[in-house]
Amino acid sequence: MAQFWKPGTERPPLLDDEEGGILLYSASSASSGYGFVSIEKQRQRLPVFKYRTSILYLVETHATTIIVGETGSGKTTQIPQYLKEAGWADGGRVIACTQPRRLAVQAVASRVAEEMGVKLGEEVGYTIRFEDLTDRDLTRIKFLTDGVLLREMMDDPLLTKYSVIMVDEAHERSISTDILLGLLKKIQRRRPELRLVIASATIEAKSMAAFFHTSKKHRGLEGGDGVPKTEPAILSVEGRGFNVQIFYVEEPVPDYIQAAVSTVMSIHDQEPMGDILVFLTGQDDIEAAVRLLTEEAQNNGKPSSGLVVLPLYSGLSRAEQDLIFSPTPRGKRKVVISTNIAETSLTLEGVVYVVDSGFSKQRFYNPISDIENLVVAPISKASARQRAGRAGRVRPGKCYRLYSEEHFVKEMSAEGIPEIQRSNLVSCVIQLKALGIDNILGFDWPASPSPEAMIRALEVLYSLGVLDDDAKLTSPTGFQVAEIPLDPMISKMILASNQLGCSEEIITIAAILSIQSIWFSVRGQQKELDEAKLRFAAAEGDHVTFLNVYKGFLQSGKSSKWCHKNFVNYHAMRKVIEIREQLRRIAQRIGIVVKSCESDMQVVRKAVTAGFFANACNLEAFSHSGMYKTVRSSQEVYIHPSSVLFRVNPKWVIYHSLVSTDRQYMRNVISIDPSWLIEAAPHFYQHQRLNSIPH
Ligand SMILES: Nc1ncnc2c1ncn2[C@@H]1O[C@H](COP(=O)(O)OP(=O)(O)OP(=O)(O)O)[C@@H](O)[C@H]1O
Repeated sequence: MAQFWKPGTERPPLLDDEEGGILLYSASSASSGYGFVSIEKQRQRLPVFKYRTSILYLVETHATTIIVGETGSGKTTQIPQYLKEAGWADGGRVIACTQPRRLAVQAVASRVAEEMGVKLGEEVGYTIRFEDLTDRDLTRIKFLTDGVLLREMMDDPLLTKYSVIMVDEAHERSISTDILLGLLKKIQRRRPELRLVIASATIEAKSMAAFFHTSKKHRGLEGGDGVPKTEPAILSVEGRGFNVQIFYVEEPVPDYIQAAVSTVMSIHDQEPMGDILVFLTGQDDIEAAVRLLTEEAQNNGKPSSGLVVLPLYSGLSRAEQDLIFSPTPRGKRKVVISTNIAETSLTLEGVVYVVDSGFSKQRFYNPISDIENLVVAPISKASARQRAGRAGRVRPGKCYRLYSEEHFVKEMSAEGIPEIQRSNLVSCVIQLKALGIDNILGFDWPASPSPEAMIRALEVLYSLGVLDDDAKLTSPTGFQVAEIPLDPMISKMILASNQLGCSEEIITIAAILSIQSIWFSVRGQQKELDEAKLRFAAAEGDHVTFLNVYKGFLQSGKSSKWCHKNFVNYHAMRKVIEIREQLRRIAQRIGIVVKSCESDMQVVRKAVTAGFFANACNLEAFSHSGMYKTVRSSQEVYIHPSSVLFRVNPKWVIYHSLVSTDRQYMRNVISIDPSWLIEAAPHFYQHQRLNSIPH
């Protein structure tokens, strides 16, 4: 029977395993303790080491090997090395290992390079979007995001340089992982010598095996003369890293940010040294927790200098993200407050304690209303285990779950819904088209997306001028849009800015739109933030306001003081500069002349319309509540209070995204002239409430 713990009130008692039994120590870890041991010894102690021979045998004899192993068992760091040691990278061949997240790619690659005693970027390298640290001649093990491997297929459809492709963290079921699995299955038919390793913490191995089990008509000379068996092999790696004790709250917590903060404080107060990793949902939560934590530490009379608090979310610049890997100063305790980007594959050496809010931001798309929302939703059991697994990687750890055990057992789903079944598929469809997959509806998916979502995506791409009447990529627009690794609507906006002479401005806007927010919102200081925004506010809307902020930031000499004074998030602005530079390089590569329109904001608004016309909304006549209807599907939407157009309510607007709370709110809104809609997308608007759009 589990015991319970209430965060922030009492010292948590020791607990049994989350499923009722005592947690397993791996055979090696239980006996070893965690003093200094050589890297070679550490490698041999990992649970996966006992399976080295079996893994190599299965990979040799089967086209596909599915490896299921608990978090921390050594799948990611060890299997590519075993394959290399067994000769799979001889003769110029390369072993690939994909990850869903960029941060994990870099971290794992540098760990493997360290274990092999080689320089990162030579024998072991990595590639993520906008960054390639590999050597064409030297790299034998390459870590990369699944999205990057998909892009590589555009140049080399059969991925001929790879001998083995390991798809890691397959249980996450990201869109790119699912597309990749579908395409790899196709490639295997043409390249029987290619080996796939699918690694996962919790995958339903049988359904994955069924997916890869090629039907008889496609089978070759199985098993004979070096031809691998087409039936996938499944191997279960028993054992995990070190013991992680799990604690649950007694009662549901009313405010998970506050609860996370008090839990951190009681760990700091009562537990031995060791870093803390906290999982919250997004930039706002995280920044709020960082602030509260600093305040709490001071209120309690404990110097906040005892804690080194670091935020971690995708909107931070590389340099800021990298801080989480820096060693904790002597006598201090590091607290990393993160989104789920730290959930898989990462090893933060000092982390002993994990605090799990039980929530993450997830995308949900409704193909009927054609609305995609990013909502805070409960995580799955699989995610909860991954989060707990971030403790106990180099020594025993503890995980504090800010939800009850009953919630974990009864309410949380075993696995999340695959991303492909809850996302807008515009980017996915364009990728498949660029790879020459014409029959998108007939594509062999590990989990099928809804036909409605597919059809919606085809419609949008057609109206963007990316697909022609035969649903093939248009030339040059379709090919250019496919070349830019961004949402096709943003890519189209960038292409349009070239013709309109405002690419300098649009690239800045695209960079800002790709991060969550450039504002620094402080609980209880909304009024001050609103006043600060007014200093930059543009009558045209948020996009033009962003340009004003960016200009101000540059004029200040990129000063953090300036940001502080103006409630602008300094971290976010540094990230904007970084993304902007990458976009500028891509734009130039595809022949865009980077040029400024100076103060002509009409062309900027036209370029936004060229990409986002499908998000046009019309203010309901006589609406005093500021209600808009989307032109596409007559959905009721409102301008978000964070927009500079809140309460201004221009007649026609375009939004960048929707958030759903009590209502559907439009975030990042710009006013437009409706005649631009017909100019930008005549096909799209031909049948849509044409009468309401003045010509
Ligand atoms: N940077 C690092 N520093 C110290 N130890 C590390 C590092 N990276 C990995 N390890 C050790 O190797 C172990 C296995 O890590 P690996 O990423 O290979 O596991 P995994 O089975 O792929 O788990 P997950 O799916 O959680 O990533 C870790 O638990 C840790 O003990």
